[in-house]
Amino acid sequence: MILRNMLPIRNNFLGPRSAHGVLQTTVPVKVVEWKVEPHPDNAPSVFLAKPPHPTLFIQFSNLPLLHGLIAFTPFYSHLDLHTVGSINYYPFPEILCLKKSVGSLKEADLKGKRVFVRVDLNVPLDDNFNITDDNRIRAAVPTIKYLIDCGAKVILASHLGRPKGVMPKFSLKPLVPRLSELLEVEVKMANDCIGEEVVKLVSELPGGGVLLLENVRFYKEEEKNDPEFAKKLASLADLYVNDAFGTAHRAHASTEGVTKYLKPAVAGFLMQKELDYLVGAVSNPKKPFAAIVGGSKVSTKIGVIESLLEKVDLLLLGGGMIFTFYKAQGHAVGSSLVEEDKLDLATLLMEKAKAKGVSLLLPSDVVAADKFAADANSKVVPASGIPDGWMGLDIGPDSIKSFSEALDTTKTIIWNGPMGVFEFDKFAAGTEAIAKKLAELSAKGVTTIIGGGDSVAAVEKVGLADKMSHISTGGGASLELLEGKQLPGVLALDDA
Ligand SMILES: Nc1ncnc2c1ncn2[C@@H]1O[C@H](COP(=O)(O)OP(=O)(O)O)[C@@H](O)[C@H]1O
Ligand SMILES: O=C(OP(=O)(O)O)[C@H](O)COP(=O)(O)O
Repeated sequence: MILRNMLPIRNNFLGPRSAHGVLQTTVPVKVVEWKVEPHPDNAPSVFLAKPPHPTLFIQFSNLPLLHGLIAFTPFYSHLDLHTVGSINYYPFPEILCLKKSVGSLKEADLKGKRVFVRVDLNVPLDDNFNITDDNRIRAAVPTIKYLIDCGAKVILASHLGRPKGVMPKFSLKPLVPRLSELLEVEVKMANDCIGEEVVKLVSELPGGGVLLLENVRFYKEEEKNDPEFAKKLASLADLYVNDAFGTAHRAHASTEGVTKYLKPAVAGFLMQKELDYLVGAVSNPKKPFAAIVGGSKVSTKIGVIESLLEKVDLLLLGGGMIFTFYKAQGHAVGSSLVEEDKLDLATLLMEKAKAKGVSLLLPSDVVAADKFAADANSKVVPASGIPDGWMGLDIGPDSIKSFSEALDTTKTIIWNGPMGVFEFDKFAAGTEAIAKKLAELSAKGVTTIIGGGDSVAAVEKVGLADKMSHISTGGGASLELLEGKQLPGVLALDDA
């Protein structure tokens, strides 16, 4: 029996932005035949399919109306027709998932080969260098284990934090014991990520051995995507795997530059898993669709808000993000975190939200502190009037209530960035309340996606991670995907 499903393509798959489009299935399928007829009133279409690739790829050209049928069959034999989900349209010019996967490399391709694996081991550490959330390390394990089992020599590269030059507190050394434990092999550590000593350590690596390089961001050339630095990294290995989804939105030497000098350059299993889930969930979300944005990376995330306003029905802002908005409205923000050069942008975003009919909710009250410390004195104050010398470190009880009520109306929620400095118990209530709310809504069938190192750590801390629909290892990366942006770390990989 041929497992086959006929999908009628209707007009409404295309939406208003149909100049170019891509159809993507929520699970891998193989196209067995396709027939698409342009509406007679419209310009001819261009369509391209790439069977037997898991993703159906049809490009539309200037074609707002389309009628036709696509026949497809599950790509993996263990999937039955029942698991073939809906087909989504999303207006990305290119498909992110059409990339070669590490799974396509077999033992014969990998045995004895030096594989440069970019992972995102940017995990939170406490003052004593204990890992406070190992989610990103655990997420990196399947790809590394696969390479070990295939007899490859595994060279792991990552960044940690945002060091300025060599700063011991950003060393990756404290991660070695946990990594070794999870991989069940003794992971060797290099003191550098390039240079003679590293070359020697790589040459001593046996098949199935693992070497962790020191923080690639100890070199400013990493973030500058310096070609000479990328060449030096690439010279350590024979092939490249990028499994660092959390850093895929950065065009850095170890995520993008190296792909010019190392072939094949393929996606790891985590990268694949994240893209498979997120592209499907955020490209065609169940509505109403809400985004919650907080945290401290204000300058990175404030830019994302503009694009989010095109996609979401509701936008909740918390964390360090909000004070730039309050200051822009002329309110007193005390010594709270503010990005002075983003004040105009904040004003523009509030106007844009209004014009688009998107509910942009800012907290009405905050928990203010007299210093940035766990033992600070604290009090709840209106968000629009923070006394001099005080700083807002969490959202207040009224805000928790109004945010919770607003979220009750939604069907899809993406959350990036904690509501407050949750690392200090006194300022963790807002983040914890939102985590609990999302867990409650997940149980009622709402799709809940949590992205970002610290956001995931916060959800893990309250023991609710397994209640969410998807825990993503990338905050900024998942937001950029949601914006419809291409991720440079993915784009640079070999096409399947
Ligand atoms: N009001 C605030 N002022 C300063 N820092 C904050 C505030 N609220 C949250 N933070 C901090 O933001 C950090 C996380 O931000 P970010 O890196 O943007 O999130 P993620 O890692 O989830 O993407 C946390 O360490 C938290 O303490
Ligand atoms: O923690 C990360 O991003 P995230 O906080 O947006 O999830 C990634 O490791 C990327 O780090 P970067 O934002 O310093 O480039």
